[in-house]
Amino acid sequence: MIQPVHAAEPIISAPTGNRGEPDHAPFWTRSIDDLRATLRCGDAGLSSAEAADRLGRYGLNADVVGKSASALRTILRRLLEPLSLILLAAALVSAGTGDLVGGSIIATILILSIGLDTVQEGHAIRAADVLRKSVALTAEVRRDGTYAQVPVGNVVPGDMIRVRVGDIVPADGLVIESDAFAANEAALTGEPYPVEKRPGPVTGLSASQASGAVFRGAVAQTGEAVVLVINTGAATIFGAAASALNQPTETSPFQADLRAYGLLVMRLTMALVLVVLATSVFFGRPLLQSLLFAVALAVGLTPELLPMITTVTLSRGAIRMARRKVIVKRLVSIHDLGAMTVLCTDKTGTLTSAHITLAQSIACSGTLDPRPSRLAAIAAILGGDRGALDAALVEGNPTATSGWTLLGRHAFDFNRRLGSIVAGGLEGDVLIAKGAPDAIIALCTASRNGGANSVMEDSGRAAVLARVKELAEKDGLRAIAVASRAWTEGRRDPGTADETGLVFEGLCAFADPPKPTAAAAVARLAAQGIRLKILSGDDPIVVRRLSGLVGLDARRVLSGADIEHLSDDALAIQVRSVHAYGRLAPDQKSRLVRALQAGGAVVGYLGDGINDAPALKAANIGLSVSGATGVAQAAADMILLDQDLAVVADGVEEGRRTFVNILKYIRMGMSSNFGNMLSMAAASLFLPFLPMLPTQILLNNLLYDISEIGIPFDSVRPEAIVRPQRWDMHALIRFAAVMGPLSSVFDLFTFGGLIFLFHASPPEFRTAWFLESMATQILVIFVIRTNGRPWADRPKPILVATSLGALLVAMALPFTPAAALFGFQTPPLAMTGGIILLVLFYLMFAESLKRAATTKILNGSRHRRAKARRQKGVST
Ligand SMILES: Nc1ncnc2c1ncn2[C@@H]1O[C@H](COP(=O)(O)OP(=O)(O)OP(=O)(O)O)[C@@H](O)[C@H]1O
Ligand SMILES: [Mg+2]
Repeated sequence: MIQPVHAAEPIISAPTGNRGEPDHAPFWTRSIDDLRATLRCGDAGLSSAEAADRLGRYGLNADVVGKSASALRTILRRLLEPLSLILLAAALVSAGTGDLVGGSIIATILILSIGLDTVQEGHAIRAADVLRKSVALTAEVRRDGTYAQVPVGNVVPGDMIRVRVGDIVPADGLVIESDAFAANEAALTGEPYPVEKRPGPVTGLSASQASGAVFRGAVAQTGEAVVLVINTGAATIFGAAASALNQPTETSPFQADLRAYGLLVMRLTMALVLVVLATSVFFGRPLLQSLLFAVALAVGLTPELLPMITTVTLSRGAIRMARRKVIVKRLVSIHDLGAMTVLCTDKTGTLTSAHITLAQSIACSGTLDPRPSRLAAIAAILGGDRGALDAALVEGNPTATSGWTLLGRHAFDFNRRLGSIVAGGLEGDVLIAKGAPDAIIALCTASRNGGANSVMEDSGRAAVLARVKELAEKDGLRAIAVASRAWTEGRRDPGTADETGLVFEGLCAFADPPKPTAAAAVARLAAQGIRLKILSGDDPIVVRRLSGLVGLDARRVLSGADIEHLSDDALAIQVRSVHAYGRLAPDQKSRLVRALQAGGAVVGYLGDGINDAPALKAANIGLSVSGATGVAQAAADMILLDQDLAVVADGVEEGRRTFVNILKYIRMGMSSNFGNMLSMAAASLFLPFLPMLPTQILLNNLLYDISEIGIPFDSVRPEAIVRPQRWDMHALIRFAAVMGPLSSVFDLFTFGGLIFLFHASPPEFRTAWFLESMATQILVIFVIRTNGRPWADRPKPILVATSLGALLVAMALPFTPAAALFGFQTPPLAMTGGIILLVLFYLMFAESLKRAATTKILNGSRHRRAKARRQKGVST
């Protein structure tokens, strides 16, 4: 048994461990046998029982997450947020000055907002977390003698793992076997090029010299390796910090927008409070009372439920999206999905069914001949390629490799668009290369004609490419080319320099028909206001044909070579009107994404390959599929359980729905609530008495908060989600500029009526205004929540319950014995009647004005801003 080691302590020392143990050299300087002995593991990997035991001892192979914060700690953390601190201070000031009722109301608000956050968020986030875990990456681990897929978190020291192209290395370990294996450690060392890794001890102490070791978070770029796991989790060298396994943590535009909104409100609040205070001092009013009044106003203006509303809405969105087979890894990306205006997608598996079949094997002469596909299958099987084309080759030639053995290989990569192997067999030692026809043909100097070879001229090359074109256009088949040459070099491992002087063998043509559902899904996305673009590595001719079949405008198809010499500005113009791209290298995919973003688009990218990872990172919303390569899944914000565009369309609807509900809360805050507080401040300047007591303002605010708790659960009209939803601060302010004053106008009517008509005493005045303000603030949700007619668009019962419940309490209070506690005085019947009338008029006006205010939000402002941008010639 190994001595129990604390999980955070490297099991085998690395120099970064800094634990001052001179006898412990970094693991990569030690021999395999030595490490095997230390870790007590044999050639066959660990047994399941032993692995489970080690998992208990060393902990999960994951980043150190602060122990799942205890409820108490969560509450404490929330209490220390600025918003809570303001409330806390206000409560203390109130209580300290003898206003116990006010103090306890503030305390209740505080408890409510923190309690709601903790309970609701905790619940929703946990549910969303469970979903996220369901798409956790797996590693290929040897347990009980055979390789099996095991969640990355369960990898333990002593495990033997296999790492292949596109995988993210799950732990630090020593390379035992390697096959053209190169890892990209850019995320860890900053070294941008893949580094070759092969077994053998090294003397260098620095990790960058460790050619015999792989590190957690690196990406397998080519080939394959078997690795003995030495350290896991926090004990790995680069630990949590630089791991590509990490969730992306940058703030999304949406979060930035929310923050900007918070800041705006805070500034307004500060200004208002200062003005009220200054005027009070100027008029020589009692300072303490003025201070409390100002504090109450500040509390009233604070959108204290915003964090709860957004998290709960987003988490609920994530849960609903899971029902539609979209797993959300990063919650805020839900909003970005709703805002998406352009979706870029890879071709295979999304628009076409992932199951590709070998249709034809064609010799150089143009006749059908099994040889090219047999050679390609040998290269695929011995080369260990795992692509969809390879699977089709193997399926068509199951026994191709009999009599052949692998000598070496130069793995496929998406920049060369070809790969080769050296194999020994019936024809002696041969190099076999397969790849994109244009890439292969450029390397061929001869072609096979029956048994003999003839020289390949440019005309011969053109003929081959013409055949590829014909296959694509006439039969809808995509082709790869196969070439070979005798291998006379004494070495075993071929490199790029060896891939020359090849003999062209022929073409393999594959059927990759569009999915039956693709055209409908493309049409649905278009109806949702989302432009679709195909970004493929495949032949532009194939891309064009497919685009036509799924109903995408493909009059122009640009290739990687076309966009290569375009400047960024020129490209940004091209991407507006060109929707299909072929022969793109991985970096060109991400360049196109950035060009679209430069034109103001919110870009989603859907892809599954290692060649899609840069674009997935660059996009605003990265979408991948379950079963995609590790890097693609790690770079994505969401994982689709079904690789189908229809699932994306579903997700988009959910994203928009989520945003609409958040917008409801914000619109409420910016119009009715804000209008009320504003008239309150104004009234305090002109009235000889306080228009409402601080306690009453706080009570008003508390009940208002309660009325809005149902918002995240509310339904959304289908019409509200037909267009991309984007945060538009200017439009929001314009909405507030219409709706806020409207509410203030009615407040003025209330003032006038109360003072000149009813000659109300101060307590009567406050009571009546409390009633008016509560009723208008709460009921207007039924107007604002929809752009349609309130009666035609029913709210969810839970929203009706919270809002009408809060309203009922507010209305009943002044008529109960508790009235005195809050300084209320039961208003006379006529006054109550007047208030009811005013409220009804207010709601009618709000209903008739909201369209003007909201249409601007949806159309006017964006067009105007877009126009302004065009005129200024700037791009955002
Ligand atoms: N396993 C392979 N063997 C040989 N050639 C390949 C292989 N995989 C890809 N290629 C060549 O490289 C090109 C680009 O690869 P691929 O089509 O998979 O890119 P992609 O951008 O992922 O395309 P798609 O949009 O179809 O998913 C292919 O068209 C083909 O010519
Ligand atoms: Mg692909």
